[in-house]
Amino acid sequence: MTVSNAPPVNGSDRPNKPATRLLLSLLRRSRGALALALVACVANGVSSVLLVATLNRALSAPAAADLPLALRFAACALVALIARIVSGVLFAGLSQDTMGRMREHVSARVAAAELRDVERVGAAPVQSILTDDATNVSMLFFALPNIVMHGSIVAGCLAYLAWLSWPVCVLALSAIVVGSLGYRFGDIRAIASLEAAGSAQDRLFDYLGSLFAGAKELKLHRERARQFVDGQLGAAINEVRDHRRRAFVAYAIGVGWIIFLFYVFLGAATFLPSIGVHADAQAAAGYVIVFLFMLVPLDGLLNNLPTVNAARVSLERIERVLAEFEEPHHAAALPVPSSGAQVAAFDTLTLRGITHAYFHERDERMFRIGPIDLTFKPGELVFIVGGNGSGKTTLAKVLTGLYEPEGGVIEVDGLPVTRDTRPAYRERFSTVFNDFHLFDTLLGIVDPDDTNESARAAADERANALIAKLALDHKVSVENGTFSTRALSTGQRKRLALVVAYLEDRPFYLFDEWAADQDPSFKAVFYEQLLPELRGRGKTVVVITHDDRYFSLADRVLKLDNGAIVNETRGAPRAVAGSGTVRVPSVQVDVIQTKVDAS
Ligand SMILES: Nc1ncnc2c1ncn2[C@@H]1O[C@H](COP(=O)(O)OP(=O)(O)OP(=O)(O)O)[C@@H](O)[C@H]1O
Repeated sequence: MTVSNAPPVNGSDRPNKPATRLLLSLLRRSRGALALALVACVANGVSSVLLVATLNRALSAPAAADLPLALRFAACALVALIARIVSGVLFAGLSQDTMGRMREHVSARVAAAELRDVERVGAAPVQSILTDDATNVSMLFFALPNIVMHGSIVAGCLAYLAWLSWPVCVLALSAIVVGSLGYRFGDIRAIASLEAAGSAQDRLFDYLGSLFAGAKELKLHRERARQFVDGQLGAAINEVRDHRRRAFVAYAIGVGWIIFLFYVFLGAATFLPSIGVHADAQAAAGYVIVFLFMLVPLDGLLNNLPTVNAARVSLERIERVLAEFEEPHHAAALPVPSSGAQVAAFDTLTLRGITHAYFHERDERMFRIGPIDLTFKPGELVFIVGGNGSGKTTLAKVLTGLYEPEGGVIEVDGLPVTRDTRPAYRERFSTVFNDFHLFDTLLGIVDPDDTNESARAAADERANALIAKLALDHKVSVENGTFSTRALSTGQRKRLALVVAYLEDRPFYLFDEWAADQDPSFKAVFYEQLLPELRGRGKTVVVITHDDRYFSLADRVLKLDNGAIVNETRGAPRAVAGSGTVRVPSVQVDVIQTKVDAS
């Protein structure tokens, strides 16, 4: 995360800890199941203690080992079995619910976030929390039954011990308290290591992304591949491994320390004259059995605490990543228009004194566009031209409402676009950006859940007609709103993106270097047929382009240099049947230095 294009969000504007609130609300909603699962855990613990007490009674007084005692033993075993299954099933459900809800929440938050936050944070930390951290939090529900169950067995054993001999119980408690202090020391180190592992994991996900995105570059250069796999990626893998190992070593030492103290206690109980076997051999044998029985649940209890701590660390990481995304404005929660709903047209769309800046942290430089003043009308074709890095795409993102302008205002028919109205404002645009994404289905145009067969068939028909028009029908078709394939060339996929934009049928079209990947003949179709056709349908069409041989077709050509409009060329009026006059460029535009880095 080296660049940012917005001031940090004021933390006080954000509600506290959304992931923790989500977890708590999930727990509240499932409180019946949770209570039952906890009761089942305690029942399991209690029945296990009764089991050992019954055994103890039967072994210490063989004469009393009659049928009632055997029945009691069988009943305890049955209760323990049922309780264990019930708690296991309920906690498994809660765990998977938590993971699913956590993932839904994070995904929804990212989908609703401002584009600038999405670009700034990047995919790696989000992928990391969606996978590893969400799993860690859900593991809480596997640890919880073990902790409650083993905890209740330990507590039951201590109570039984107290009943047998309270000095022995005090001794056992002292061992636990002293042991816990040592354990806590290791726990603090372990938590620090788990946090460090989390940060290292973000880097790991980043490199894992490069493993796929850079597959060609790695294949073509073995030394680069070696340095990447053994160096950067390998180092990130090792870093995560080392931090995790350190955490688990700290826990292993902590558990070992407590168990060791219990052996000390066992030695004391056995050999100290005042409380040990010398005092009362039969009683001592009783609490030695209880103690030995307690060791396994105590071990189980301690071994599950790291899972709780890992869940806590992960929950905090989820909170931190979520906090990077500004809380969606309440307007984002308004109902979205249904598939195919008509979007409000406009008469004038005006940018007044618009500015926007990126801050590059690494070299403390700013890139600014603006102040920009522009007006767009329906039925006009505007080209935006300029060298690489001159700010064309940034202007397009501000114009389409993807970036909130830092200065100035956008007005639609004289009404300013505000934070509340920006989501609706964005719905006026159909775009194909240079780094467009093509979904495999016609989302937003055909609802995959819509059962209306005829509406779906009509949408398929329209899509297939457009695909034929763009000369792609030998390669791809649409059935049930789904493309038959996306394994196409970049230029072909851009044509499919154009099909999607056509189907959206919105008042404002924006194409960012769409024609750059098209062959010369299709370039001509795009500039000479498709664009005039859109304009003829009353659409406002803005095209970012380097194709200077087609500049003469635009009504206006705006030249951008270093974030500012340095030249605007207007066309001369020309007659168009039935629609008054439009302009034909009459002035020779500047010679555009295409593909020259202006930054
Ligand atoms: N997401 C971003 N974060 C920070 N800075 C950015 C970001 N995107 C672009 N920039 C900066 O803004 C400047 C303008 O970029 P922009 O993509 O708007 O240029 P462009 O005119 O569309 O270039 P090209 O013709 O190469 O597509 C660049 O020089 C770059 O330094």
